[in-house]
Amino acid sequence: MSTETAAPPRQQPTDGRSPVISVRELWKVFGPKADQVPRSPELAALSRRELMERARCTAAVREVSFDVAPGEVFVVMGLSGSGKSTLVRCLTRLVEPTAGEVVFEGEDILHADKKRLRELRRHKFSMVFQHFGLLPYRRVVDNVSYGLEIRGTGRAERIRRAMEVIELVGLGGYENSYPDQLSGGMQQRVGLARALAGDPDVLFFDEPFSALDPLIRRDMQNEVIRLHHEVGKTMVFITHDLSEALKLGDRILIMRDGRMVQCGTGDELVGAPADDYVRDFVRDVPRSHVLTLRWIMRAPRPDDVLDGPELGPDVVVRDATRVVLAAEKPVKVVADGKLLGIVGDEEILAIVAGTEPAGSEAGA
Ligand SMILES: Nc1ncnc2c1ncn2[C@@H]1O[C@H](COP(=O)(O)OP(=O)(O)OP(=O)(O)O)[C@@H](O)[C@H]1O
Repeated sequence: MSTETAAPPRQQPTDGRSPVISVRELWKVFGPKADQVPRSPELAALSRRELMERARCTAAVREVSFDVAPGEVFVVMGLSGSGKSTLVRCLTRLVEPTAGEVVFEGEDILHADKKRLRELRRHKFSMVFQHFGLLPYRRVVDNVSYGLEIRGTGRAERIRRAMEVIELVGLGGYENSYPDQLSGGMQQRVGLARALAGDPDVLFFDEPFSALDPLIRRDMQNEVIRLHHEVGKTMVFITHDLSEALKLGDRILIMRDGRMVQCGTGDELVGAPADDYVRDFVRDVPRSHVLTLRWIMRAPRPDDVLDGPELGPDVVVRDATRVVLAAEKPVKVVADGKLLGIVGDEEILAIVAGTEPAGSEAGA
């Protein structure tokens, strides 16, 4: 089976639950004739350069639609200038969208008035930025409790809550330090604690770890994964780093020139890239680390012996390798008691050794 053919259907990301954020045909155009662009099929069809020449406008976000499921880590990825920050800022109206719809927990937030927006930003959303934005003359505990102070939470309660999240992000003992006494990674932990303190429904991360050196960056990525397991918050995470996106994201939206090129799980992007742009992005990803058995299984042949070990379709190839190679018989890929396909040494080795059939990507 070619690994670039569609894998068997899986459940929808929202799984029947209402999305936390629902975005429909969202546009953000900068420039004097911004409003006209989404309404005019002619202007809307122009390339970035033509649009600048003809209308002095930049369409930073063009007709983007997606849903974010409760508890999902949703990553927005793309090269510099592709529109990631603008898109994510539109979700909280830090940037005012030009056209389209943003529904947050069932509420159309593009029609929210200033008071309601303030409430949403104080109680429902939190942001973590690349430059931590800490207040230099406040101790860690006062930085972390700042949002609660703005909300009017009493001192004793906000200190209690701040101490709780300071412990949660591993900064216990540093509550009385000032930001400049901490390393970059620790300052970003303060940023994380501050974002968590108000118990928001959604955390937005705008390239939070780009300024950190690689080892600290890896620690912080693991920290986000750990926190996500512990607190289960919905997270929207911007990055231009594919390995970060694959590590953190339940789903990844890839942007190019303001448009959504593809939105899917890591294995969908690697197994079935929508176009050459995505294919280029994922070219160097070790496929055995990302693809799951559903991508490499084949239909049983009449001569296959079907009493080998069983594995689920979402087991990553790398994790299945030992079992498949050690088994005398093909491994059955089974979900809900149903045989979906089988995987033998041949399928595993094709991915691990990079000798997949023509039409698939270069191997791991
Ligand atoms: N306030 C603004 N006025 C005019 N153009 C803007 C404005 N903000 C962003 N743009 C343009 O919109 C496009 C998308 O920018 P955006 O910052 O959203 O991209 P990005 O993918 O987040 O890039 P980066 O990774 O470099 O931050 C760019 O061409 C940018 O120049």
